[in-house]
Amino acid sequence: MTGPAAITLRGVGKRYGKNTALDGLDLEVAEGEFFCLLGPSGAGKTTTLKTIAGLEQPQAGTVELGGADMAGVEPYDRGVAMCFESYALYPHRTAYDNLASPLRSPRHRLPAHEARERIGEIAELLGIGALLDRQVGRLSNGQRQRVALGRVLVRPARAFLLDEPLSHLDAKLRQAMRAELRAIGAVRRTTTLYVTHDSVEALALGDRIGVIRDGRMVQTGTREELWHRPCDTFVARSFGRPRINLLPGTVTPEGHFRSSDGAYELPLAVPAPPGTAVQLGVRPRDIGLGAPAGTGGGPALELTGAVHVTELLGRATEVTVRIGGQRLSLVVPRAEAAGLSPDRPVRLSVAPESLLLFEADRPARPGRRIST
Ligand SMILES: Nc1ncnc2c1ncn2[C@@H]1O[C@H](COP(=O)(O)OP(=O)(O)OP(=O)(O)O)[C@@H](O)[C@H]1O
Repeated sequence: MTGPAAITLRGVGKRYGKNTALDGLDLEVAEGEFFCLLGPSGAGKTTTLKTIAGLEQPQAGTVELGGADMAGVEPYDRGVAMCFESYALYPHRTAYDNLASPLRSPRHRLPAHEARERIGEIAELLGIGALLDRQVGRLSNGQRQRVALGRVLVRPARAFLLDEPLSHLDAKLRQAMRAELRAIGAVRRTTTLYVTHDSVEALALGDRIGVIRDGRMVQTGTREELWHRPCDTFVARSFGRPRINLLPGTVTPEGHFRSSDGAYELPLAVPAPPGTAVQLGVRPRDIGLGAPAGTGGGPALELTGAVHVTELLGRATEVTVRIGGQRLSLVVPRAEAAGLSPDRPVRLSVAPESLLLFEADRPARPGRRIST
């Protein structure tokens, strides 16, 4: 039998004056899980962490830690460790002192040699082992951010709440740190709720990911679930660069997909009544250039269009193709795109199983997925 979830939020509502930060948020993080909360700026990510930590009181709903209701429980007694984006460090003390300070509190006091060992492991993995004798005020922003993160991770906690802890690092270091972070023993053993607006980071780190928008949880799942079965176009657009193509169209009397400008029709079985406004979702890397390559699945669908522009993306090339009045983006190996110039006619192929169908977007509601 499994025990209670480490973190459970049910219907949590939090308003600041007229501003709604959380609007009936539900969230469940299992014991030991590394859960990434992904959402755009203002979605309510930081408010979620603060509410769990007890730094904000929700006006509605419940917060449970390990199955116990946290209403009225002081932050200090909740046993969670939170890393803020604005890190409060002691600038005149050394990095080591800053890392050691949480271990001096009566609750977390450790014998000196154990404290040294714990700090050593974490500092090494965060790449700040050589900076321990330096004054924090003299470190770069990125180095300081890693000290702040280390300070959270050194003390034993029932859960770590991390708010964009790698945001001040340059791209290369951020990528390296992602791999290291999950290797830290304390992180492996401790439930971690990690906030980010970077979908690449969420995909790389999360055992599961929750996508939050306007203070509500839109979808939670593994990276595969969110990638292959996004519940709506908002989630579909949240993952993958270049973004998923969403081609507007309608359902024909035969139940097929016809582009909104009538330029092409695809013989798909669209699970919606004729005349319904829909969107066809296809990721740029799922589209091939030229005739179908004859891969396992069903027969590939073909489209013809004209090259609009090409753009180099390292070893691959993004090709934007015009089909009637629509634009479609695909990513192909650089060699395949050599010699493609604007206006050149091209054939495209796509495997039907990689297509997603959504309802049309409405002003305040992204279209829901209708394909299974
Ligand atoms: N103390 C506050 N007073 C007033 N409004 C607030 C306060 N804190 C947050 N908000 C508002 O609540 C909403 C959610 O904010 P929150 O900081 O949780 O979002 P976020 O997803 O963490 O965004 P970001 O990535 O920009 O930090 C925003 O509209 C924000 O302006």
